Parts: sequence; structure tokens; C-alpha cells
Amino acid sequence: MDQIRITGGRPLHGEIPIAGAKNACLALMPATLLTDQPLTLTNAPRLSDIRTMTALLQSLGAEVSGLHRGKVLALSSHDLGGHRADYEIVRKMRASILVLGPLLARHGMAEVSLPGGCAIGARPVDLHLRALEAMGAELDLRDGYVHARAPGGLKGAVVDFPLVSVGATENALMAATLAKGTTVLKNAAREPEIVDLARCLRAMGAQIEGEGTDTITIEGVTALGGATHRVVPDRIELGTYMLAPAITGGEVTCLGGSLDLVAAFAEKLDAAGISVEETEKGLKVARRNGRVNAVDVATAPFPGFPTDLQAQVMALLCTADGVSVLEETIFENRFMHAPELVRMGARIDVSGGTAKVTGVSRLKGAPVMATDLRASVSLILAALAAEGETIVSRVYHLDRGYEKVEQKLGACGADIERVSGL
Ligand SMILES: CC(=O)N[C@H]1[C@@H](OP(=O)(O)OP(=O)(O)OC[C@H]2O[C@@H](n3ccc(=O)[nH]c3=O)[C@H](O)[C@@H]2O)O[C@H](CO)[C@@H](O)[C@@H]1O
Ligand SMILES: C=C(OP(=O)(O)O)C(=O)O
Repeated sequence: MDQIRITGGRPLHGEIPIAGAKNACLALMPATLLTDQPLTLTNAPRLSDIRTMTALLQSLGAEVSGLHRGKVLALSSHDLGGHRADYEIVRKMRASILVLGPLLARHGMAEVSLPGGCAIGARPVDLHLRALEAMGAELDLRDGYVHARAPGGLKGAVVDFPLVSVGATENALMAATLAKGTTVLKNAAREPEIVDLARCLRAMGAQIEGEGTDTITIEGVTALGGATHRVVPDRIELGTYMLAPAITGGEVTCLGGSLDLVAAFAEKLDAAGISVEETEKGLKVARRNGRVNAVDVATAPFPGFPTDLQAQVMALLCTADGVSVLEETIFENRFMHAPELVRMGARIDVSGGTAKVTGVSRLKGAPVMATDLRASVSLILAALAAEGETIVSRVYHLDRGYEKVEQKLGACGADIERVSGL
């Protein structure tokens, strides 16, 4: 298994290109299942999760090929054979559940393995299922699979989500594009990835209004066509690299970044004493002066502070002046990076969904273990600032969501390398 070795203490200077969003691309790819025409996605990130979604779509009979070194994905589902998403692939990645709505809408049937929980929480899919049931799907949970049928096709419905779910909104949105009549999604997720999906579906011929608000209205059409769509920049990768100069000192421009994608996050950075300037190239980030101030953070659905940046901001606050309180409101078990940061000298007390971080003057390098995707990159950020050497193991988590981390940080002066195959 690969490891990342970092010797910390160097301020970072330079530019970091931001890739297309993993979480947008994982929702856009299954949209191929809605049409027999070609769908081309440009600015796709080159990540193991994208390869997993590729394998899943191929297992359903879709053709998927990566062009221009994987940055362009050419997808075609002109001749779909399968409708069963197998446990062997679904267990690797929860976003696999996003094939359910499209398969059901196009074929009137689907069998998709239940994804199960994961390290950060139980993560049920009941809201996905309830939305599809409201649209007329008949569901049967058997042998660990959702067996879904919609013999007469899906029908438009009003779906009022009891809590905001990104994935359930995406599944329902895709299914509704081919349902008969009007679907209204209330308390819908407003994340930029939802807006990106709606734009792509509209380019394919779907009739959608209201994406980016909490009410999305979809008028079903009989068929969708092909489209070429550019994947939105990854706001979580952006936020992660914005933290690099914040934690080490120096100045970094995140190329292609814009404030609208990370407004709540940038507000917290501002309060912490980090300046974020929007330029023609992207977002230029540097400390305003000396140390970082403590700030309190509570995660929330967009436009709130993203849960996917909570681990990384904790790494910054470990060396801030004073006490910061971090509240995780989306997932019940998303502080697994805390004990690893403590191994590096951080002072963190976790109690339920709250972590109290008391700033220390310096972190120290240590061997640490990545437990999930964002935890792994928070350890890398901490290591960049720490005195001495840190070895981060289990970096396969990192490879799910970050391409070329070593190159991107190395080009800005970080002493970082991947040690393969240990
Ligand atoms: C591939 C992808 O886009 N992943 C993102 C997506 O995950 P994902 O779409 O899985 O997250 P959701 O927005 O659905 O989850 C939000 C909360 O709702 C709960 N819930 C969700 C669905 C459901 O049927 N029942 C239920 O109870 C979840 O357990 C969680 O507590 O949004 C999360 C929240 O911004 C991000 O952290 C993930 O990075
Ligand atoms: C939690 C994440 O991904 P997933 O929903 O695929 O587990 C993430 O991107 O931080």
C-alpha cells in the first residue's frame, strides 16, 4: 500500500490547478443511462472513484472511454444490456446508488445493491427510495439489493424531503426527467454539484427549473438526447488547497477557483486571519499576518460550511491562537482524523458531534493513518506545517478524491513524496 512522506515547515508559494469536481462527475456519469445518445464530459477529474463509476456503468452495458489522458469522458448507453448494479462494485463506493433513478426511468426496472454504511456514518438511502416510490416505483428490498420496478413508467410527484440529501436529490432529479408529468422536489439540496447536474440534463433536453434553490420543478419529457458538458470545478479540492498556504504561510493561487463555490468557507478563513482574493486566474490565498485566529465552525448543507472541509479546517485550527469549537451536523462519526492529529501534538477533545480544538504553537511529524478521504488530506495539511517527518499510510482513501497531490503541493515548494507499494 502506498504512503505519503512529508517533511513539514516550508511555506508554500505558487499556483495549484483545481480539477473538475469528483462529486459532480459521479452524478453526471450515470446521466448517460437516461439516453441512447452520446454524453461527453470534459474537465473530468482523474480519480479512483471515477474509475469505479466507469466500471459500474460498463457492467450495465454502457460504453465509457477516457480521452485526453482521462480528462474527457465519452459515454454512450445506446445498447444497455444490464440493469443490475452488483455488490462487488457498489460496496466500493456509495455514489453507485445514483444509477438507480436513471435505470428505473429508462428501463422501468433496476436491481441495485444497497451500499451499506461507511466510516463516517450509517448513511441510509431511505430518502432516495421514498422519492422513487412517490414517483410510482415498486420497491422490494431482498438479498441486500433494491429490486425496483416501474412497469407503466415513472410518474411526476411532489417529493418533500424531510432532510436535505445531495444524493437523493440527484437520484430523484434524474428519474424525474423521464417521468410522465411534473415533479416538484421540495427541501432539495442546493449544492453546486446539483446545479451542474441540472445544467447537463437541460443540455440533454430535460425541462428543469429552480436548481440552486430548495424547490426544483421538472417537467418530464419522453426522451433525452446527447450533450457535451464541462464538469464544475471541485470546491472541496479548492478549499483543501486554499488551506495549504493558510497553514504553512506563503501565498498560493488556486487556479480556476471562484468565491461563489466556497463563500461560507472563505468567510471562516477571513475570520481566522487568512486573506482570500478573487483574481482572473482564481483565488489567491495568504495569511494576513503572523498566527491564525481560532474560529468556531458548524457544518451545514450548502450554502453552509461543507462537511467535506471540516477535517481540513481542523488541521488549520490545531495551531490557531485560542480555542475553536467544530460542530459536525451532517455525519455522526466524522472526527476520525482527530486522534491522528493528536498524535502530531494537537489538543483536541471530541464529545459527540463537537470537537474542541485548543491551538498549540507547533505540530510535530509522526506516523499517522488515513481513515477516510477528507481525513487523509487533513493529515497531509497538518504534516506540511509540522516540524519533522510525517508518514501518512492508507492513502488509497486520498486517491478517491485528489489527483496528483504530491505534484500539486510539490510544485509550490512542499517536501512531499509518494512511497509506492509498502
Ligand atoms: C458522492 C457525493 O456527492 N458525496 C457527497 C454527498 O454524499 P451523500 O449524497 O451520500 O450525502 P447526503 O446529502 O445524502 O447525506 C446527508 C445526511 O442525510 C442522511 N441521509 C441521506 C440519504 C438518505 O436516504 N437518508 C439519510 O438519512 C445521511 O446519512 C447524512 O447524514 O453529500 C455529502 C453531504 O454534503 C458529502 O459529504 C459527500 O461528499
Ligand atoms: C464523503 C465523501 O464522498 P462519498 O460520499 O463518496 O463517500 C467526500 O467526498 O468527502
